[in-house]
Amino acid sequence: MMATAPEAKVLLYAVLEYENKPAHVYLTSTQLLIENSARPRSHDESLDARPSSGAPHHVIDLREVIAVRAEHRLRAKEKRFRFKSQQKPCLLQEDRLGGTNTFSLFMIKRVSRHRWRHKSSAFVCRDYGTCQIWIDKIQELLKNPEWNRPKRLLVFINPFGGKKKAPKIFDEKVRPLFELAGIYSEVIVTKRQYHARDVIEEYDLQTVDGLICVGGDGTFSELLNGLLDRVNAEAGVSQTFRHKPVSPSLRIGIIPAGSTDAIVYSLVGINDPVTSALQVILGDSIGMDVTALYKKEEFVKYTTTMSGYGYYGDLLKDSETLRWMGPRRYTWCGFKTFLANKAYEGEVSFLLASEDDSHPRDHSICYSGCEKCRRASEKTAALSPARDPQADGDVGATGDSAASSKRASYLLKDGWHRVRGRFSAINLVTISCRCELSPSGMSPSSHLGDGCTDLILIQDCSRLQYLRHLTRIPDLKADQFDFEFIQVYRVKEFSFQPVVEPEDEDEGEGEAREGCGRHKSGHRRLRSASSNSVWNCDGEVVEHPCLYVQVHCQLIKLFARGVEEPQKEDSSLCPTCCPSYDSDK
Ligand SMILES: Nc1ncnc2c1ncn2[C@@H]1O[C@H](COP(=O)(O)OP(=O)(O)OP(=O)(O)O)[C@@H](O)[C@H]1O
Repeated sequence: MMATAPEAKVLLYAVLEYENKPAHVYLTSTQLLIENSARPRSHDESLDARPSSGAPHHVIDLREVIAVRAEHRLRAKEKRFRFKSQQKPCLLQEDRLGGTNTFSLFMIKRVSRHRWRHKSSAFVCRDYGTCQIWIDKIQELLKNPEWNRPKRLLVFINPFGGKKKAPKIFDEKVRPLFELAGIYSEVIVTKRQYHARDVIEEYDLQTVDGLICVGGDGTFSELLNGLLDRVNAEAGVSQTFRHKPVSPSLRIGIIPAGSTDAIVYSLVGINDPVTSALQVILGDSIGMDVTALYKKEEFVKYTTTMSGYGYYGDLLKDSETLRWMGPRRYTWCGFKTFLANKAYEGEVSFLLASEDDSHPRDHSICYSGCEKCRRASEKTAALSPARDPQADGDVGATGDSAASSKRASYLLKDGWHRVRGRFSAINLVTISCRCELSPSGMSPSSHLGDGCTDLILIQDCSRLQYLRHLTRIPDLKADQFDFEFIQVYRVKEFSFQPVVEPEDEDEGEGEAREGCGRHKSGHRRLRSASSNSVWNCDGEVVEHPCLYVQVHCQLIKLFARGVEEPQKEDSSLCPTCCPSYDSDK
């Protein structure tokens, strides 16, 4: 990257050989600044040295450096200073004790949209001593506590998910990078469902800086639930109806190796294991919303992606019996569910997000450093844990598009909206849920950490109508919600009650939940399982149709940067001044 001289204090200065040319190299606490010059100033390596203002510089941002290492592999003959100096430079070679006068910096490079790789740049010093000073100083700076880079990680590998390649992905693509960055990883290959969850329950979590999931969304969900259950238990928070879960200090990283990888796509923009591993190494951190699900008043689990009733519930239930088909089972079951064209009757209740929380059709995209998510996090932090958002009057306002759906809903005294009807699908989408088949996601304007979930109501419609909606989902330019039979809302809480309830419902249920979107509805209690669908909650079937959902703003922190804006990515690609720029993937 080209830049002018930094204002920051120069910690080290030397004339080093960089890309076969002598260069003035300056180290500050956050940057390495390289000023190419055929005329070296001196070799006094004075700390008063300053980069000359106005001269072109190549800047390496230490925040994007993953490691610094003494370079032993370069052959001595190829490396010598090419300029004359007052002090005669020694030949560049390893000394008898294995010391070397060359160090390499390993840093990220952006090779294509959202995809990162790493590259190295070698610096040749006058002697071994200078080289060691530079390595030690850079290593010290990379430990900057503000960057919060992990040193020890507990890694869970699911050998069963996706194309069953998780162990290979970790060993070949991720482990070498972690080793390069000096990260120690304890690896557990899961032997069964809930293995990861059970380990997290018992493990001494004080000894690690984070958890890593090498798998798909289902494996991540296990880690998330295991971690939240553990921290809640330790904090004495019982998971009662509408409890306030504790936010864990440990971060979770996801190395994608699943079938859908919707979380990684929404976090990074691509499901690339190397990119995700590099973001873990750099200590990138982002807060993500978590929704707590309850059937009746009983806590079920925490989710982060999507809960779908009707179309997506039926699709998942069917696909569970066809796991042997691999990821293709979703396409096949999607087709079968589409042909069945079922609709389910029920009542949806929801608490709308406040006006400044935006709307699912506002075309805003959640990019890295998202302003909406930052504001939401500040707002959540400002609310005392004892206060209830409903009591704070944080309810009831409707966005423009929501207003058009007013026909279908009516505001009740307690601030909840209700919509009754027959639905082909009811989807709650908490993050954009991008994936390979749907690059802009199930709800393209959804945010990772705004404390809201997008409610998509698809009324009973014909196959042709539903097909028109489905075919717009993968289309980056089309508005998939622009249909008469679809309403979308940005909500903070939600509940669903089928008109035909399963026989085992409690008699007093409506009364008990009044005030949280529930009311004494006098629902029929019939034995008719097929009258109801199931919920697909983060890819897991929840058989009970009565669901209550509450969103918790940025409850979990992940090792990720967020999707980088295209302009930002382009500006960091520097083919003219950075010779180590590499356009390959
Ligand atoms: N050794 C194992 N044998 C069987 N199941 C396992 C094993 N280890 C983990 N699991 C379970 O496998 C389930 C599916 O894993 P995962 O989500 O990683 O893959 P996927 O379903 O193919 O991907 P995605 O969720 O992204 O579509 C998880 O719920 C996890 O609990």
